[in-house]
Amino acid sequence: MALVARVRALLLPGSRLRGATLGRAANGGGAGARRALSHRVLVEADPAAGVAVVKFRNPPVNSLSLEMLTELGICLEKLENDKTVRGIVLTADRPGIFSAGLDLTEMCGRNPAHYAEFWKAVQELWLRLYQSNMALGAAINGTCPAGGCLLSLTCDYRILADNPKYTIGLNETQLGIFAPFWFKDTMVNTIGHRATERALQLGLLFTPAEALQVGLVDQVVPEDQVQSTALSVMSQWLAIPDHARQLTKTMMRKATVDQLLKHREADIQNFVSFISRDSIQKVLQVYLQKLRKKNH
Ligand SMILES: CCCCCCCC/C=C\C/C=C/C(=O)SCCNC(=O)CCNC(=O)[C@H](O)C(C)(C)COP(=O)(O)OP(=O)(O)OC[C@H]1O[C@@H](n2cnc3c(N)ncnc32)[C@H](O)[C@@H]1OP(=O)(O)O
Repeated sequence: MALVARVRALLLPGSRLRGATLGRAANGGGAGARRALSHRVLVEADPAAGVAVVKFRNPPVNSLSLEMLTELGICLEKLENDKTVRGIVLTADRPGIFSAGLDLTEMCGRNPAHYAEFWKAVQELWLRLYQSNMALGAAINGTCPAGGCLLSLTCDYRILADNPKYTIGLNETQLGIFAPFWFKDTMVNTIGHRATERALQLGLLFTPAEALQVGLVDQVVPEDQVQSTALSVMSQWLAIPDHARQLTKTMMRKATVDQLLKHREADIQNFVSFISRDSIQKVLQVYLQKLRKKNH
């Protein structure tokens, strides 16, 4: 069975976001708040506020593995079909690491069919998030490199915790790879062409103060206020009539989305042939070994 079908089958019986399987939130939720779990994603929905908080819990670093991408996609699909939810806040279940980005083990030592399946899942999650009709906020409560940064850039606004360890950026070139065109476009749409060119070529990871200055995040707040600020900003976005906000969002993002839709298959093939190169495999293996050595 394909991975998406397997995860769907796993999630459907026990983790519906509506109905009896959702209990009241243990804490922090308003009256009627509901909680749903999948393996790697926790959803806390507050129907009265029209908001769901989607929490990543894929230890140790919330990397975007194929399973994580798939579960997150399915959770988002369910929320999009839930009429009580108009806005979603993305955050990490435990502070420290928002997401370490794409899971490097999915891009190392595998076969071309696996690389293609993985990249398709990355594309699908980006398309789902970037075109979402929901208002999306990122409550960035941890470090946020590469694919983690991309996730946050798909949102309508970003709130970052004021901790100098929590850097954010598309640092791919530092690994010896590079951000594909639609990562680049997503960043250009947020901080502009020149700032993106500098950030991407140098593979910059911005501190909170730098990220705020360049416009990569909208607000930097004390660590214990990240989620509450994201929720309070969400209420501003939800004060706008949905149809007007959604039409505007579509208008702003359509050209970028269309570029990927038009070149989707070629983008997969390009990724597979790039990542399969011996030289790139070597570079990724060295990077992974360096990360692992730290701990042994
Ligand atoms: C023609 C062209 C076509 C297109 C071509 C496109 C090519 C480009 C393709 C893809 C773009 C890539 C996007 C990405 O997202 S790549 C990932 C980038 N991420 C990073 O650089 C972050 C790496 N991680 C870290 O810096 C740190 O782990 C940390 C700061 C996030 C957390 O630090 P710490 O708490 O100290 O944890 P550890 O470093 O000790 O890590 C724990 C454990 O986790 C493993 N790990 C970390 N990050 C990843 C990861 N991204 N994927 C997989 N595994 C990861 C790490 O190795 C440790 O493992 P252990 O020792 O075995 O426990």
